[in-house]
Amino acid sequence: MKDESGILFVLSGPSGVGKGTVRQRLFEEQTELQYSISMTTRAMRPGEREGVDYFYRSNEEFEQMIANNELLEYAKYVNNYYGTPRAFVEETLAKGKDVFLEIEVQGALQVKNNFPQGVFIFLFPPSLEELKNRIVGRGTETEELVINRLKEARKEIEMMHAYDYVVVNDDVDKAVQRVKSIIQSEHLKRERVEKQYKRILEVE
Ligand SMILES: Nc1nc2c(ncn2[C@@H]2O[C@H](COP(=O)(O)OP(=O)(O)O)[C@@H](O)[C@H]2O)c(=O)[nH]1
Ligand SMILES: Nc1ncnc2c1ncn2[C@@H]1O[C@H](COP(=O)(O)OP(=O)(O)O)[C@@H](O)[C@H]1O
Repeated sequence: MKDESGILFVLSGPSGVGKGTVRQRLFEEQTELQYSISMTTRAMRPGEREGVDYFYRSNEEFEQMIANNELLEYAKYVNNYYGTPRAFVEETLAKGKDVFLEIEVQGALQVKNNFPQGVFIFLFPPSLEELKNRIVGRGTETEELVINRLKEARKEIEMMHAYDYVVVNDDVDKAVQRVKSIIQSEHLKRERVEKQYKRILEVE
């Protein structure tokens, strides 16, 4: 049987490792990937746009979507909800196009449970010291929050064994290249499997 559906790629990893940065750089280049825009209850930041960066919703609207099973996964992160709209992912994959999610670790594990055929990529910091520097450097957290984030990051790093690939984000360009190689090799793998099926069918 030929599998004509697209491939679901999930990029995840601890807070501050550079998920957003790597994803943005990846999508600056020409790519066949379809980025899944998330829902969130967090406030829109200056420069962000509805339906481009996120779909911004109230708590009530978000909880209604959870109740209606409209989200493929969701998580509460720093007191805000974040979630992936299910319909876009399912419809895009069914059209044979690849979908790319950039989400935190709790959500990625939910996707893995519901969608084990996805390709799970864990972005890894060069060191915990560098992770701390990036969280502090971003300047969005108080000192107490930085300590909490680092504690959380240690736990999240233990989850990397559930992933198919681990990519070190030492240099952004290199990390993007690594992610692109993974995408390419997953396509080649798919083609090889299809060829094998074809051969088996011809023999029969
Ligand atoms: N589970 C889940 N996490 C998401 C989703 N969208 C974004 N995130 C994650 O939520 C976290 C916070 O994102 P954001 O508020 O944009 O702040 P950032 O820390 O500047 O990236 C990041 O780790 C994102 O990867 C989603 O749909 N589901
Ligand atoms: N390879 C890298 N080298 C140095 N700094 C980086 C790298 N990748 C990301 N950063 C910086 O680290 C901080 C956290 O990155 P961000 O993309 O917001 O992380 P995440 O989305 O995983 O929380 C940002 O200030 C970003 O500019």
